[in-house]
Amino acid sequence: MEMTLRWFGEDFDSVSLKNIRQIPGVTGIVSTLYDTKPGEVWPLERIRNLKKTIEASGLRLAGIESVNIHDAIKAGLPERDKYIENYIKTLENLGEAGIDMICYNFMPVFDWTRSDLAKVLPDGSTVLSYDQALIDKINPDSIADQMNKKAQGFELPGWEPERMAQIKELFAIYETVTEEQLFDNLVYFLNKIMPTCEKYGIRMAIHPDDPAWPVFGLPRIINSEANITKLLEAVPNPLNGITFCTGSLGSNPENDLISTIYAVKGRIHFAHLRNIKYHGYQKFDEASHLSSDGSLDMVAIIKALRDSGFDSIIRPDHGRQIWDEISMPGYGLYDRALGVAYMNGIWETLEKVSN
Ligand SMILES: O=C(O)[C@@H](O)[C@@H](O)[C@H](O)[C@H](O)CO
Ligand SMILES: [Fe+2]
Repeated sequence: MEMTLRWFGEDFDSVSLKNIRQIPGVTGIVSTLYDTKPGEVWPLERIRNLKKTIEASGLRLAGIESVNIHDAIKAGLPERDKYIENYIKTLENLGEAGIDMICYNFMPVFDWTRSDLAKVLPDGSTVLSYDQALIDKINPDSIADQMNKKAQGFELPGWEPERMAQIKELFAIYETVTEEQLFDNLVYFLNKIMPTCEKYGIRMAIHPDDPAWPVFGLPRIINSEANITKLLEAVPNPLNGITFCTGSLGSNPENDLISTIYAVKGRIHFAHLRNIKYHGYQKFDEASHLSSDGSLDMVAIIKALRDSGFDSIIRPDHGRQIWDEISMPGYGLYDRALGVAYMNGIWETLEKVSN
């Protein structure tokens, strides 16, 4: 297991690599070229520079989160082959730079969605939260504005303003796309990129839909154990794997996280661990990582990962905002560092008691 932290790059993140290096047990960074747009080819030189910057701080670039997928690929538009070609070029450049794990998602239009980016808890900390009843009141055209307004001046991952400016057009291209077609488009994409992944040993780790149900009527396909195993079987190459995100998959209490860990054994290339607290149907807050603060049993989850032979990259997922820190919502230093310490403690304990 390698403990990592997500970092958005010097120009975008409030947290420094120096600070990250001081968290006990963190050796890796998952990062991205944050200013690239879906569909663009990532220049090799820029990837190498990112790697150099991270290595200069004594950490390693353990993987990329995310190389985002152009909507033409997701919607299966005629121009998708051009964008798949570009994606392959990016993979080649990442492979040349020695990167072997890539997180991505296949959610139409929106990446993760929340109804509140700073819900105040009784202890004064703030968390990201989701309430379907509130989302239902929002016009999809204005959700991006609302999210970005509450982002404390940071650009939110997956909510690029330029892309969101075209929200109506984006919705229009998915009007006729069914879940079956979206799934076929994903399989088509994966089959095209697998030879390049083979060449460089790149593990693709699809991130579950967040939340794990359709939002604004858009199709969603990576939201349950059945759908995830269906994908892994459709493209059986072991390099086709998943990001096991407890907060996303676990947003639906019907998803049995422990069962899924065993069902996809060997195919979890990246783990996002965070706790969430259910407040009712399709309503939850992101809690601190501690089991007793939320609804998920973090010890059971980490034990299942260990027992099923998981040996890849972990990161704490979104944290609360505490101690007056100003950061991109969910991505402050303090609460994620607490999450790391807690998860490392669980991992060490499991290791020692099992010997
Ligand atoms: O972990 C999450 O829920 C988010 O941070 C996503 O933005 C995630 O990084 C992407 O969906 C992965 O492509
Ligand atoms: Fe995640």
